[in-house]
Amino acid sequence: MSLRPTTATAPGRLAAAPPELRVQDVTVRFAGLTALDTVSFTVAPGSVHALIGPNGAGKSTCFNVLSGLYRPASGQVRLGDETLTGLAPHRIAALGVARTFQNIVTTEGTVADNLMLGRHVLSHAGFAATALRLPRAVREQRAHLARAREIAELTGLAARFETPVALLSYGDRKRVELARALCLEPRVLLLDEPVAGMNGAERARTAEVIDTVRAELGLSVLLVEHDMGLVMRLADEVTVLDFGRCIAHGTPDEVRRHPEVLRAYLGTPGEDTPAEGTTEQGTALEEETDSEGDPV
Ligand SMILES: Nc1ncnc2c1ncn2[C@@H]1O[C@H](COP(=O)(O)OP(=O)(O)OP(=O)(O)O)[C@@H](O)[C@H]1O
Repeated sequence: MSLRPTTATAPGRLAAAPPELRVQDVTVRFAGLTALDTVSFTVAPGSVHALIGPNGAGKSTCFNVLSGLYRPASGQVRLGDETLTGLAPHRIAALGVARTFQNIVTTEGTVADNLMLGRHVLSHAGFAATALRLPRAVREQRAHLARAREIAELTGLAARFETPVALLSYGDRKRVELARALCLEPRVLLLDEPVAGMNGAERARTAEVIDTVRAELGLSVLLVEHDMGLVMRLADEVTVLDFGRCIAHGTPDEVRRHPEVLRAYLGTPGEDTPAEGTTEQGTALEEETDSEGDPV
């Protein structure tokens, strides 16, 4: 069964291949600090692209530009033929770019309530029609609820659909955020540290869910994550930022061996650094493993 949205299950957006997301020479300054310095990269349609870098490298700033919270001093963000720079966050969301945040921002209520919040952007029935329970509005609400349930299944939350979010485990609450973002039927999903604070089992489960979501829904994913195990497992391509500059692009294997990347993470020149990116004290570029030694 295809879980891609149809007009029946996802009023408001037709299934289509996601367009390319292009970040072109984006610069952001805060007072005297250049948080992003002519940053460019492209998220290929349907790919998982990771944006990594040490603390303060500019990853969240980049997400804030992409989702419309920050306006860059110069440069452009384009989604296919559309220019996103300068648009308000809700316009960017309506064009198909949804995001999650580092910190959980679920509201009170059940999983279903939270997911239905994500469907509001796609609602056509007005407030009055919904309040008066006009047949058209009721039909639309039913279709949205059915789609929210499908997305709960896809994200491993089906058994918790009617459960108050406050009663969920930390890992499940983080996945409610992901599911709510998916309820916007995005073409590009921006995930800001989706496994931060999770234990090994929760991280492995979330990695599986991201993999499934990408495959089933055919969307592009831009991932900011410090967990290199997750990045190495999921990403097709990686862009590395350091002090607001792009220092490397490539496959996960290419960037983990890149001398500039090793220097940024380890603070040592590439030549002196062991080829696998390891030191006696370990590195942020090592993959984390579960109790059986498998990458999570
Ligand atoms: N609103 C702001 N005002 C001033 N400086 C800011 C603001 N937001 C971020 N910065 C600065 O911009 C730089 C990039 O920060 P950013 O949060 O984007 O980095 P990051 O790579 O996401 O870091 P982390 O991995 O710690 O989340 C940092 O030096 C940060 O202190």
